[in-house]
Amino acid sequence: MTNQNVVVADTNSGLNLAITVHVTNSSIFTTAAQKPPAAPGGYISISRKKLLKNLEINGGARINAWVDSMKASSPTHIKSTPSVNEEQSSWILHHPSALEMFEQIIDASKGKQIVMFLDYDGTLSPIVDDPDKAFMSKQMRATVRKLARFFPTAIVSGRCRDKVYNFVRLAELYYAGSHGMDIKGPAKGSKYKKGGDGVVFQAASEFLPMIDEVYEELVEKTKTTPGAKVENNKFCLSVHYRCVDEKKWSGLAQVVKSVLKEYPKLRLTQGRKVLEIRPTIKWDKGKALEFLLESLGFANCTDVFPVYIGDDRTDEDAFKVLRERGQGFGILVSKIPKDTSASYSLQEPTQASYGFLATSGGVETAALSRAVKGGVKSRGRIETVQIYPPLQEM
Ligand SMILES: O=P(O)(O)OC[C@H]1O[C@H](O[C@H]2O[C@H](CO)[C@@H](O)[C@H](O)[C@H]2O)[C@H](O)[C@@H](O)[C@@H]1O
Repeated sequence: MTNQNVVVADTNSGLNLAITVHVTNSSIFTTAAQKPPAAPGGYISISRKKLLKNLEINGGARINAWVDSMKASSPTHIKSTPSVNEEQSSWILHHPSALEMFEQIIDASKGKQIVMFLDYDGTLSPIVDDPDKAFMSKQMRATVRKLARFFPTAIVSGRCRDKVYNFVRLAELYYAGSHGMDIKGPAKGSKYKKGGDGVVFQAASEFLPMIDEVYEELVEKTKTTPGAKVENNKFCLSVHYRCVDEKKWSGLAQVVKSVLKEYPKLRLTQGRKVLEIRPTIKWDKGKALEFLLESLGFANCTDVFPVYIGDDRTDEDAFKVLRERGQGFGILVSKIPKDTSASYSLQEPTQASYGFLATSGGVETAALSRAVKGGVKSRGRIETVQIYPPLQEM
């Protein structure tokens, strides 16, 4: 197999699409990512004609690049072929299941303060068609509540903070909404709460009027695209195309692009069947993670062990920060191979729930054994580990 890297950059929108072209004797695959991939993953089989069309660097190809990038976030386009399966196995070797590696993970965190960072959509709740109905299960809420008893825990979401809070409804957590641009500490009931009213941080307040203006404009201009939905996430916007006929994706991308042309201070990123519009400021989920660690007093701490679980491209910024710090690790929730800086993987949100139970179960056992032995005082630092049996419903 030969590989060729091609980067299609859209300077107007800020969307950089790196395509790795993998040519085998029988087929061509491309890997689409926002930066050149470090490891194989996310293979999409496309026709030779279409591939060549995409590689033409002209105005038309820009929109094609957008649309292919939109398709890349859609698992329905992943074909199961022998080479794809081969790549999947290779990907799993690089990003083993967090459940299977549980003992090793717990070993690595021994004696360290675990801090949990959890993405919401696709991590705590399953992906559904209607973004307003992305409810988390009672069981998931119970496990997150339990987890937060042992570790400082933060929800880091692309959604508006109030909205994600209304889904999670746990006052003892930290919440970082709008991709980390809107952070608030626990309202009550957390021993990890810092200061009087807790931490409050908003990185992009001056963009509020602009975001509202663009929201109105996008709502108006996407009215003619059946299924399109614009969501106001306070400091950023989401244009959903999950329910839009694929033939209309290109038109929708054009509309978003034409609106954004007038707003050079806004940039476009992509999530799972969603175009996300946000300020060009250097702030993302990775920065939010660093900010929260600092707020919790772990800025220069060597015995902190942050764990970030997420499913989306925007979570990659946090995975990268963890890699750069050489602390803790990232877990990508995904059924398909994706380019990622996460160390481990989980297939779906229910597995994350099991992982949490196992983690807090391990700590609970440790706390109990310490109480019996009169050992170490601090909770949340794992000494002994007990893996809970798998949940019945899994
Ligand atoms: O950072 P996250 O918490 O993962 O938020 C990212 C986006 O999540 C939501 O959209 C996604 O979930 C929806 C409900 O399952 C689904 O319909 C949509 O296709 C997904 O992209 C949220 O609605 C967006 O505003 C967030 O940007």
